[in-house]
Amino acid sequence: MATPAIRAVGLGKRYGKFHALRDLDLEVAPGEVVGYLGPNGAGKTTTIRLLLGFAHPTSGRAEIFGHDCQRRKTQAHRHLAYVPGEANLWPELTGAETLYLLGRVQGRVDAAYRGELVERFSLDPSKKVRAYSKGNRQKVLLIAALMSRPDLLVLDEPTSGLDPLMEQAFRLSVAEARDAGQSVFLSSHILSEVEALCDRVGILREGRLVEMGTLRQMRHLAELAVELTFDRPPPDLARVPGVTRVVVDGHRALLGVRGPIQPLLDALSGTNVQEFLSREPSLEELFLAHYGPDEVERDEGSPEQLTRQRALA
Ligand SMILES: Nc1ncnc2c1ncn2[C@@H]1O[C@H](COP(=O)(O)OP(=O)(O)OP(=O)(O)O)[C@@H](O)[C@H]1O
Repeated sequence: MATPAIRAVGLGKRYGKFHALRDLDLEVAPGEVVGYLGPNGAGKTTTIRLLLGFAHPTSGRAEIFGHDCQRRKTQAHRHLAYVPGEANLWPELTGAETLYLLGRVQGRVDAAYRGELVERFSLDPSKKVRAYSKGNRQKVLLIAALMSRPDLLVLDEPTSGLDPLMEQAFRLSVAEARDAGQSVFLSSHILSEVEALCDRVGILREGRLVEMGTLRQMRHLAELAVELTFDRPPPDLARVPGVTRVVVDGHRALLGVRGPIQPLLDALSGTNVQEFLSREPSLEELFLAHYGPDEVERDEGSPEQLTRQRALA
């Protein structure tokens, strides 16, 4: 088996008595894009700081492409590029000078790709960093990381300052990295971004990884939304196994269904269903299944995944 891009075994970090991260087991394969989700304070940045060797674990260990993140930090760093959520750059340098300098630090630059990225992210490299907005500073760091074409991109909420157009540029760049066989570890608050980009998703809660898997594997955690339209007032479906809630609105019934849908289909046979709409839970709904709505930053861009199935009867 190929050496994992990231491997954490029982990784933990305590600050005094406070557990910022507990017992994390995690593997990211070469070429895999993994999303890392959690509300503020869940331990995402702590995990990334441990992976980068910027903090010492109080338990367990982590490796980047087989190199221990603490003892073989230099070797580990040869494989990765990191983008923090906050871009602290040299204010007196221009964007171009900054990219040059960061390229020297990384030790490798795909110059043609750098030019393409500068265009794609609409960055004016002649301006001084101090004149850049937060979003533009963030772009400089993203371009610097991407242009080095690392084996592993570690991105800590990298799109926090970007507008929707630049978010598209970012998604394209991550897809390109994946197609080139690079791994991506992406911590994010933006659920639609993670949903669109990631092969697997980890959900962190109070320092513990509470879910890890593909979205398909995680869909079972939240209920299916079903909307039925009848040619008369709906029958009573509240007692059908798996149905968690029913709201009736005229000839329509809105249902939540958990587990197999067959009992509902059985209950509907013989009724005159005009329309049957079902929607798989989005990542946002999965996330809400783990947290209260107050803990989740709203993500208006979350795509609706409606499947329309015409009259069953
Ligand atoms: N140096 C430190 N000393 C004490 N506590 C810390 C330290 N660094 C982080 N913590 C605590 O550890 C917890 C996890 O923090 P972390 O920054 O990893 O969260 P996060 O998931 O990245 O949150 P955010 O989305 O807000 O960036 C928080 O409660 C934080 O206050």
